[in-house]
Amino acid sequence: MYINGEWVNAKSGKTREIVNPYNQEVIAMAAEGNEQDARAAIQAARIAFDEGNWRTMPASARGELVYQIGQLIRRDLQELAELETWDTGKTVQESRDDMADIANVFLYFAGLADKDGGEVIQSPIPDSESKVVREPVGVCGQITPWNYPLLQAAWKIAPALAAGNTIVMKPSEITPLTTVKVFKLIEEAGIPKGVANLVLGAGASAGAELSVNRDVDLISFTGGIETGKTIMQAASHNVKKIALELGGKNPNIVFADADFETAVDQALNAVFFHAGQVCSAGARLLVEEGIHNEFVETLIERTKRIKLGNGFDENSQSGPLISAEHRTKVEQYVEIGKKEGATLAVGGQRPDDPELQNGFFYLPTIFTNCTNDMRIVQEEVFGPVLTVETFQTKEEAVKLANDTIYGLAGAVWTQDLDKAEFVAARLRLGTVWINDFHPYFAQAPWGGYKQSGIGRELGHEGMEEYTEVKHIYRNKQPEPLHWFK
Ligand SMILES: NC(=O)c1ccc[n+]([C@@H]2O[C@H](COP(=O)([O-])OP(=O)(O)OC[C@H]3O[C@@H](n4cnc5c(N)ncnc54)[C@H](O)[C@@H]3O)[C@@H](O)[C@H]2O)c1
Ligand SMILES: C[N+](C)(C)CC=O
Repeated sequence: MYINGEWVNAKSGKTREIVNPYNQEVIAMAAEGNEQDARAAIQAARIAFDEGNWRTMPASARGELVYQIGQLIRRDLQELAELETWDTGKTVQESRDDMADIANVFLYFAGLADKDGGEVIQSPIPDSESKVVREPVGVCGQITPWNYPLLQAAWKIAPALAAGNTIVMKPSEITPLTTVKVFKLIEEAGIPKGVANLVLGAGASAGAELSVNRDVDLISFTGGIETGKTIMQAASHNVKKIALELGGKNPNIVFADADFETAVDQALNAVFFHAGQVCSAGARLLVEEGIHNEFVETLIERTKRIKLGNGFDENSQSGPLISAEHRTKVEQYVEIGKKEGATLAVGGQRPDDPELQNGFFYLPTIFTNCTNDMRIVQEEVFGPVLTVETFQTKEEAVKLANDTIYGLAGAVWTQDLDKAEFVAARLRLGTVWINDFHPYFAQAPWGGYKQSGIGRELGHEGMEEYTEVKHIYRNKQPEPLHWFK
């Protein structure tokens, strides 16, 4: 762990085995921090914020340091990508793409650091002057999940630092490797001690301390909806600011006039990329009735050809699930789907390939004949499981798509742009893709409607999350009021 500019073990001396999900081999030992370690990190961040010069230094100088972190990530891109693949099982090409995105996120927020110089507003009071400025919030607790370990961390670290905050980051206890490495780069970049702190350990101890501790001013969390609710409650102790990036059950709407080959190809990618362990996975396919049979038949044929394997094998198209526990959860959902009466069209079991027996693999799975009242349609499986429903009109497509507690992302496929705009305007989602699925980039905000979250990451909105707004009013000719004579 990296606390107050020092690399330290857990105060308890405990460690945790980090396991490669491809073959269950132990690839590293990580410090296993708890509440005590989190408190030490919070104290360091508090002192650095209150007494250090990070928040008061010229914003351009802060931006330069954040820029330097991005450059160091580019320098060490291959090493970081390999670490991410060891830790998550995702293909190394995915990891390389993630690392390139991550470097861009640092460069983007570095560039924003000195762009908001505040705003002079027209005061209605004579002989006065009014301006509105943005200031850093203070000490920020940041908690991230295992599916995109460094990417989700970057979305929090870069804007928080660029805006002048101090941070305590806690990555998922099962995938800490790339975050540890980036804190080495943060040290190398010359970020002052106490400004960026890293605490490792379980959510219920180290993570819970960040959300409950009164010295933390803001908690930013990416993860599951139930954990999000717990954090929201804990944050109420000192009315912390909260930012929540939670799950999704994302609709992928295909109209009959869509380009067939592209829509099939991208429907596969939408749901099975990274074994479906993507918050914005297109796990609910809504197909216009007229093309349903042909679309689903083609999808099933293509699904059977997906090559599972070692993320380091360039022929692998998808890696394993993250853990035995998570695979059991996926298997339970498949059983639920069968009991609910959905038709299991392909997959629905572990692969029988002998080479994959030590990993947490699960075959890409498709359920047809689904209806919106099924749990398999409503709940986030977070694995390679697709449900298929049909619709007849654009109004029905919108109604089905919106009929969920989630509101993260989704797509519409059609060559009729009026129809696409009609649907996009009515989907209650933080991101709508037209004739595409999955793009996200530093310049555009990311976040969810409804129970998919609160607040936004990325874009200038992602920077604003880490600021307080202050109105400064100056009376240029102060004089007595004589109200109280
Ligand atoms: N909206 C997004 O952008 C986005 C991105 C990635 C993942 N996710 C979501 O993340 C989930 C999968 O990730 P996960 O299984 O790691 O989620 P999770 O909620 O189990 O854990 C996420 C993080 O929270 C910590 N945590 C657990 N209990 C805690 C507690 N009581 N207090 C504080 N911290 C606690 C964990 O240690 C981990 O670091 C999915 O639901 C997925 O949709 C959302
Ligand atoms: C936000 N995203 C899509 C990068 C990862 C979600 O799990």
